[in-house]
Amino acid sequence: MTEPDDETLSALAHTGEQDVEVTLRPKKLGEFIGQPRVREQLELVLESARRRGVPPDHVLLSGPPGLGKTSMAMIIAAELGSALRITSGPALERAGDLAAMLSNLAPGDVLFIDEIHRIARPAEEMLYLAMEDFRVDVVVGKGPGATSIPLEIAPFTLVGATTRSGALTGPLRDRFGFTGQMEFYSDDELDQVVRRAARILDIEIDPLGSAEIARRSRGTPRIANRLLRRVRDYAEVRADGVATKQVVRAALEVYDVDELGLDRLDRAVLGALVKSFGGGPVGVSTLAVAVGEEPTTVEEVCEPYLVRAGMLARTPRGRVATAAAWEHLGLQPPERVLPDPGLFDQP
Ligand SMILES: Nc1ncnc2c1ncn2[C@@H]1O[C@H](COP(=O)(O)OP(=O)(O)OP(=O)(O)O)[C@@H](O)[C@H]1O
Repeated sequence: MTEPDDETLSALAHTGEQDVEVTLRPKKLGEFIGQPRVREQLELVLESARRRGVPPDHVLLSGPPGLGKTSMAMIIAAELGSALRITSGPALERAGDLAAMLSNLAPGDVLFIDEIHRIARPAEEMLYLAMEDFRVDVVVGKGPGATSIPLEIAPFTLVGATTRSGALTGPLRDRFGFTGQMEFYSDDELDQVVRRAARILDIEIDPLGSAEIARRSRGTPRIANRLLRRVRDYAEVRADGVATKQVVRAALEVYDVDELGLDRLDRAVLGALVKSFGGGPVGVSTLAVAVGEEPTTVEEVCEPYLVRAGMLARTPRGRVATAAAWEHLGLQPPERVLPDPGLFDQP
């Protein structure tokens, strides 16, 4: 398979906003910026399997949204020269849905299950046997007359992605031969992500401009790419088309992204925690109600970065704002406030 060059990608990028996400995905391990540990570990898993002529062990990718889990699954299939079949945990409500998917796999295919922690129990149990023995037991009929028919399936590699590896059951987690823990990106890595995307999308950006976007992207490439597109809009409409540092700052002010990269929801969560609950501790469900969001959104989208930025701590008694959170909101922290959130972080 020949890879499109930057020029072809650039032409494709003009088709529409949604397609841009696809266009910007790195296509090979060598193109994947950041995550050096996961890349090195995966390289070994894939190369060793290639040499032995067998499908690699099942892979679990875990980490907050937008860090490149889907991109990595696509790269795994591309590096193996295999077809990629994509589904998600919530789509596998019944075991039959999964059986249909598994029985259509060709030898060596890669099956990607996004949000694998949300898979329904019967489908999960079917997956155990499929992962271990490349076999499924299809139950025909009901009640005492029900029989189970074993069905061979082609050897395949499962790539599961999850934002909550802790929510996976032990038996499912144990069946993955390799777990890649995706970490937040450094500013320097995000700067490379922004410059690569600007090249593909034909956006003129200067080095201080890309560094400013990187710094405000909450450690997340998807956010970096999204901010770059909004800066592009601003640069084209209100400036001379070039994304300088001043243009980036002005654009991100319009889009409510603050100095640290926190958006409206992040600030709403911190605001509620500090102003309505005196800095906590407060349960995540109560906090979510206060900001009008789903608890999973607060827990999986906002909190990981707020914890990493040292503003929020997850303690056994609930969420607590740190002194940095009070200060970020321009408020005086009370005397008794957590000094080092890292010491208290608990899932
Ligand atoms: N290492 C990287 N280098 C360059 N761009 C990246 C990288 N990782 C992710 N991206 C960009 O970020 C976007 C989001 O990546 P992706 O969809 O793979 O994340 P994800 O972790 O699977 O998120 P989710 O779990 O929310 O689907 C992609 O469109 C891609 O352009």
